[in-house]
Amino acid sequence: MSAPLLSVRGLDKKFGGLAAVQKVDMDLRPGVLTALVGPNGAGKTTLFNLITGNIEADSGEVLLDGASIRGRSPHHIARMGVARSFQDLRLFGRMTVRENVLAAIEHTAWLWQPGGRSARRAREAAVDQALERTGLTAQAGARAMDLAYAERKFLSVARILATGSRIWLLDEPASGLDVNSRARFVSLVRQAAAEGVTICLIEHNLDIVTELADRIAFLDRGAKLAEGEPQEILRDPELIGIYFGERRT
Ligand SMILES: Nc1ncnc2c1ncn2[C@@H]1O[C@H](COP(=O)(O)OP(=O)(O)OP(=O)(O)O)[C@@H](O)[C@H]1O
Repeated sequence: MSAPLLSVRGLDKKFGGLAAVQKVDMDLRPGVLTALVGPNGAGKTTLFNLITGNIEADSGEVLLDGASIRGRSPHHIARMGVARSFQDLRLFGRMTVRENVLAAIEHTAWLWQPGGRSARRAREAAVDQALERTGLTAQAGARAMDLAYAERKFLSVARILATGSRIWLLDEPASGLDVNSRARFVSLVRQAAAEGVTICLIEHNLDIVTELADRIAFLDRGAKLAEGEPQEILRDPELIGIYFGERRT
């Protein structure tokens, strides 16, 4: 098995008295697609927030290529190749589709950007490619707020694609997609994984998990209860019971 690209070790986060993430260990290995599965409130998004520096852990470590990134800013971690999407997408509604993608790869908010014309051309090419792969080329000039729901979801993926990041953390990227969009999404993610992107996906739809995931990490009430191959995890009656709300005491 190849060495992990990103590891979390003993991560803990409390909100007041609530243990949102408890002593979680997880490894993301190159090219492996891991699904984070668990009931509502299990701590999945909080785990992403801890990895990406959006919130600070109470204790534990996040290692990228074996070196600690705990305490770094979200911006810094993104620059190190860890890209993420949010459930609420966080698009710039009044900007065009193209501008939204470009903004994801411009390192400053200035009109002037480092690298001169050749860097500008490379960014434009990355935007074109991301729009094409997400099926948004024809909408490049539309405002993000005018897009259909599925198109907005694909735009959030285009923003990640264009960055060329080697790790993608996707928070419910397929929720609410119609059947056709879902199939397009699955093939887009598969292609990225085949190209070597390391993906961790929070997903409630177990069909999508089965189609995409190489591994499943199962969280409940902040703790990782199990991790393994999808067929192993999804056949475990206790885990499935927890997932569908048959609470243990
Ligand atoms: N900023 C916060 N302040 C207080 N409590 C929070 C905060 N963020 C999350 N929580 C709580 O921490 C727990 C874990 O939340 P989290 O959003 O990580 O779960 P989740 O597994 O992503 O859930 P879902 O599947 O519903 O998105 C929940 O009980 C949630 O209410």
